[in-house]
Amino acid sequence: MGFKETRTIGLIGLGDMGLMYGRVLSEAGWNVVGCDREELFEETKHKLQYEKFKLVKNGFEVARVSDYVLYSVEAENIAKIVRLYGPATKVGAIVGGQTSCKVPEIEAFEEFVPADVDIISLHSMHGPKVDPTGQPLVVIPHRVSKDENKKFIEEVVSEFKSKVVELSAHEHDKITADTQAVTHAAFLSMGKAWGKIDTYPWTAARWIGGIENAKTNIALRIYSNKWHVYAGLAITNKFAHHQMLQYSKSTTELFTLMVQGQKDELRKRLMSARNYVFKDILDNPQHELLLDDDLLLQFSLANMPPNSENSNSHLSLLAIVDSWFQLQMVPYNHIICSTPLFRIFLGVTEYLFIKDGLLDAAIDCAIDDYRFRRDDLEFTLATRTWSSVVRYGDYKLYQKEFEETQSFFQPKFAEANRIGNEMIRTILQKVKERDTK
Ligand SMILES: NC(=O)C1=CN([C@@H]2O[C@H](COP(=O)(O)OP(=O)(O)OC[C@H]3O[C@@H](n4cnc5c(N)ncnc54)[C@H](OP(=O)(O)O)[C@@H]3O)[C@@H](O)[C@H]2O)C=CC1
Ligand SMILES: O=C(O)C(=O)Cc1ccc(O)cc1
Repeated sequence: MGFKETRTIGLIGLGDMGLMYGRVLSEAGWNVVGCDREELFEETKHKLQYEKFKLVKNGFEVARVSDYVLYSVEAENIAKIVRLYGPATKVGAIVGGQTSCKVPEIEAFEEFVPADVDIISLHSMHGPKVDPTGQPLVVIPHRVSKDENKKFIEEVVSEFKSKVVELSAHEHDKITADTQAVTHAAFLSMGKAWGKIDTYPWTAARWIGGIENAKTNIALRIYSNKWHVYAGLAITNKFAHHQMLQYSKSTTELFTLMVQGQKDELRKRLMSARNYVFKDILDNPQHELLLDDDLLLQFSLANMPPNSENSNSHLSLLAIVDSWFQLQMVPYNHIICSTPLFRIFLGVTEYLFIKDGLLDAAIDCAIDDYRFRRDDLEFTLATRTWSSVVRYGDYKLYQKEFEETQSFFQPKFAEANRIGNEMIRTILQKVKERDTK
């Protein structure tokens, strides 16, 4: 008999990700048990009554019977929860986590789980509503005493049809700081800036256009989610602090050049960044751009037509390329371990920096068009806010800042998510077609 017939998978935490795992694995025929918070047992039982996996009261009951225990809980609480249930892990079993930052998660396992238990962590690089097929799924085989244990997890993971990437916890955290954390910082800052100027971007003519749609849809997607996912991912990842600080620094320095009217200096700085980050594309004129304005134009929340004359300083996109340059990081090297949001962010940025005339139009706009000054000022302040909150590790302040902006956008989430999902589906399909060419 194989692993499927003889082994049990245990899930601690049945929120968005735990539930997605529970569904996929139980549908595939695995024996799955899971729990959420014990105090909410009756409520959870009612909510999950039609699921194929077995619900038990708490992590002790999961740990006692499971051959692989996967913790899908808030990153902030991982150590506390592993400390509670970890010692109950079955002799010779395997533990892993789904939190977005791996060094602290692995440290918790090393500290609180018995030495006869192996540690193999996972990270699906996408949200719970994205089809896992073809998306990166990171496997971290940190402590493996038997080959058989690794084979068991490989079989479990194969059910998601994702692209498996094996990394160490350290490599994972470095890459996700470079990709996810800074991507979130950019969109969180856009949303905060729009909230502060009290304007929904799709109601103002200056923000109507394809690139603007991508910015708006992704920012709203992030704000419609749970704050703790973004807080945990950035605060627990020490590399992310540095990245977010650089993003804020780049934003501030570029904005300063804009308000001081130093066009030549601004252009020189951006061209150096462009030549470094997009070197391979610039050397290969055949390169097919992932995104273009026409594709993105269809995903609009606005009721008004786009204005072909429209430009924007695109400070958020200029600053990301400047950050990559300052940190000497080539984002394409991280594609193997990237999320859909990062790839879209990179696609939009690539479009702005490579498509003829667009970067120059953004620079002209940054220097001469005062309509964006207030937006850009608020954006600069917002990047500073997020980088400080993350650096000082203040979860409460993170939550307050996040929820303030979240409530501003609340009335638009249903529609924005519908359009955002469609946009992401279309773009992912396009990527698949390009990759199979
Ligand atoms: N959402 C996403 O897009 C992704 C998230 N992740 C990571 O996965 C992890 C889970 O995220 P997600 O599922 O979105 O978050 P959720 O908040 O939806 O799920 C976490 C669940 O764990 C429960 N929980 C908390 N304490 C315990 C406990 N002691 N015993 C059992 N259950 C407990 C929570 O209950 P309560 O709400 O009452 O606290 C909640 O239901 C996070 O670390 C996140 O960073 C990884 C990839 C993608
Ligand atoms: O794609 C993104 O960046 C998301 O926002 C979804 C997400 C959130 C947390 C993760 O650990 C992985 C994916």
